[in-house]
Amino acid sequence: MALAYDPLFITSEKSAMEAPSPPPMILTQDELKRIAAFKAVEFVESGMVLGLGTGSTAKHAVDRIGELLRQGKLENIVGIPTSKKTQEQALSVGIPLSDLDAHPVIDLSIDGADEVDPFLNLVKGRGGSLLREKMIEGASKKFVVIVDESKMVKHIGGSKLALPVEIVPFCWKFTAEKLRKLLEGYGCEANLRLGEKGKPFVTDNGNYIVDMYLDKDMGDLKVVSDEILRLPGVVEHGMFLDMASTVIIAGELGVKIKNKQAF
Ligand SMILES: O=C(CO)[C@H](O)[C@H](O)COP(=O)(O)O
Repeated sequence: MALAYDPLFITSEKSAMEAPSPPPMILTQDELKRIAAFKAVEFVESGMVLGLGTGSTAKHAVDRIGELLRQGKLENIVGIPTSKKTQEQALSVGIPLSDLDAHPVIDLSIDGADEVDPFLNLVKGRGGSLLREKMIEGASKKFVVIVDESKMVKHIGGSKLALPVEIVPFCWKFTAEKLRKLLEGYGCEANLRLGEKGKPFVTDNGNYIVDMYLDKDMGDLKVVSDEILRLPGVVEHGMFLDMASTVIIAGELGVKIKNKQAF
């Protein structure tokens, strides 16, 4: 749907120009996601190797990159998709693809997130693609995160929404119980994620996901991250600490851009 609202409008620039206020307009969450995605694609330059994220926000960025390629406004882009779903979408919009073996250093990755804290730490993986996302985004010189304002939180992981952990299917109950015990001090429940017909959800890497529901913030995230990763059976978790270079946040009042600083 066409937006009457300028998707590339930044709040602070607006006041400097003293532009007349647009009439109040309620944007849907999907429109806000699209606004953030379009803004992020402004960082893309011809010749770049791009990490292509997964999810309903990243999908808008992939569509936009495909559109700019078709219009000849971008050239020589190579995309590295973070999931099979994004791979299919990117091919369908004409983005040439490759992988991390061929391109171990990526110029720019653009992806959504489930939660973002004031230090730009993220929770990702409620869409199930956290492992490939972490590999690809961790290999990126710049990682731009795109969210609508509902994703901004004070503390990641303590919001009663899930912190996803990818585990091997072998004796998954054993690993899920170890995770629950490890995090029980934070009011933790550990639930195996289910997919179609009540069967376990299987990631692109053939693994399962345990969703950890916490009701307290985890304090030192680095310590908890290391403890989770040390458990045998755990492949990766959805905390992306100190990885985002920039977060683009679309809200009713415009777009905010937060850059990583030395905190
Ligand atoms: O981490 C992810 C997938 O693994 C997504 O980026 C995250 O879940 C946000 O999704 P959406 O843009 O649909 O809100």
